[in-house]
Amino acid sequence: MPYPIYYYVAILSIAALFTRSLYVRISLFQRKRRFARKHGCAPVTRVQAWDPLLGLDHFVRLGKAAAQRRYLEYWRKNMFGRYGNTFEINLMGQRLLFTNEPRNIQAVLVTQFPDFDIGQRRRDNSAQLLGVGVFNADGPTWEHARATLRPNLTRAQVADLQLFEKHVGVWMAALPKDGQAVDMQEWAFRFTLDVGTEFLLGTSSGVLDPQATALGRRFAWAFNLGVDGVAQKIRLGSLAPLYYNADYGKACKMVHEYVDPIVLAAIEATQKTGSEQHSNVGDEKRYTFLAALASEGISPKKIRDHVLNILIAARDTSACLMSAAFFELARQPAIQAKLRAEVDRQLEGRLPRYDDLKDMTYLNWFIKEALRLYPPIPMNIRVANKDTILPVGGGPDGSAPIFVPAGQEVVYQIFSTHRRRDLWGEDADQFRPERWETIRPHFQYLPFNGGPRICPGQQFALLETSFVLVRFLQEYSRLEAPATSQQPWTENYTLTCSVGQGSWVKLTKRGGEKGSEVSA
Ligand code: HEM
Repeated sequence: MPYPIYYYVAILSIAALFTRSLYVRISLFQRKRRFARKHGCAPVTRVQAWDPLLGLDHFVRLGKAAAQRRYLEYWRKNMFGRYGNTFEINLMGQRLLFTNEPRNIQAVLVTQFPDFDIGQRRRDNSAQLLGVGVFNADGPTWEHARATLRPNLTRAQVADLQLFEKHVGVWMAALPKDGQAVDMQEWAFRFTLDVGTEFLLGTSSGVLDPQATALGRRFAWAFNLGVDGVAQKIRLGSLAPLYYNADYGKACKMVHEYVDPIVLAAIEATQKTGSEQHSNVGDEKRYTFLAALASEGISPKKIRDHVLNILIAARDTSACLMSAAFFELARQPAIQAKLRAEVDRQLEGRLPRYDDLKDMTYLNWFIKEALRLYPPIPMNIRVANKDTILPVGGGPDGSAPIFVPAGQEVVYQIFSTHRRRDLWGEDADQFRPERWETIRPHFQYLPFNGGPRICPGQQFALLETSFVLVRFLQEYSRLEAPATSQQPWTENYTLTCSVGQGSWVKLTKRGGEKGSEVSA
């Protein structure tokens, strides 16, 4: 033998390993093909690129659209408009399945819920800020977190209108008195942080107040930066290690340092007073989420994770809805007049109660319409945890089922579902609350998601936004968009989507004077 024996053994072993790996791959491929055939699947449209390896051309065009604050519009018009309602695209080497098809979204969220996960992309890229909780976990961990939170978001807890009134008062009092236009979006973000922290922690960050403490301001800065970092890392996906912001780690730490002492104090207070779901807010005893968790014997770290997982889900989304509502309110005097008339008729000058807010039909249509055209979470992603199918999107006319292999990421984009003419009519792009008089949409309207992971804060968000709008309509006779900010809507899309140019509004106090003194 010209070579030593171990040489032949090594060659044979490598050949055996290679053959085995090839065999496994071929059988897997055949098994997947049989599965797809059994379910009548047909191929989905694949978006072509001049760079088939990374799809760089699409990545660059999307980057340009994002820089012009037209990312969502680009997907809607240039991608869904061109390639149909379901297609596959390669973005920087990541093969993503995009859909805006209600039947597919229903399958992902409801009928085939067990086949899909939130996945590693969200979990890993948010863990530094949020730990593990309802927003980023899957499987039993998610089920447990959701079960823990369920009793704490019931009507009794969310209908605390006094909490909203207290912060609306601070908001109005803090607005400039000289009649200059203000960006209500920026104020809405402060408002929802103050309300969110008070609801969850029993202590408000207090950033609506111009005299906010340095601690409150630092927390707001750190939380905003943390959320932005999470959003960017999630969007980068497998390229997330490339994300760099020198302040990100510091911001996460600051958020924890703000929440931890409050959590520890709540646990201590609970140990002293026994099982107590309320804490002192000013002179009153009021339900707080934190006190409720502390009374359940959960560890401080887990409580912090629960609180932050809810705060991230609750705060920006609600602010986005409010800012979209103010954006439209200020540009649509006729709609504003109708709303004000309804508010005055229903309340005759008194503060709104829970039932009033539920009973105001036009207000409810208005909010639904804002959520349709400007959904705070305009697109979302799930990962198949096993080989599965989606009901439509395959074949030349897109009507056949499609095969979704395990590990496939499915991006569902409700922004474009909510604006599809075939689903909403020729005026789908128009803001028209009256359309809600007759329509009862199903899976073509999903601002709060659907299925087992439906937003548990929906009632809270609707009440909070209704309350804010009613109070501003009561206190101000006119909300108008200044002439300098009449350009069409653009987006500010991070984890959530707000108004790109801000919601600039000139407020006229009832009684004629400009500015914003709150009446007693
Ligand atoms: C207009 C305001 C809001 C909108 C549009 C909204 C929308 C959504 C959507 C679309 C999801 C699903 C996310 C996903 O599965 O990937 C979600 C989840 C969630 N939302 Fe909301 N939300 C809003 C306000 C709130 C509020 C005020 C709270 C709490 C008080 C809240 C708590 C949550 C939680 C805890 C989850 C995670 C649920 C789970 O995965 O089981 N949300 N929300």
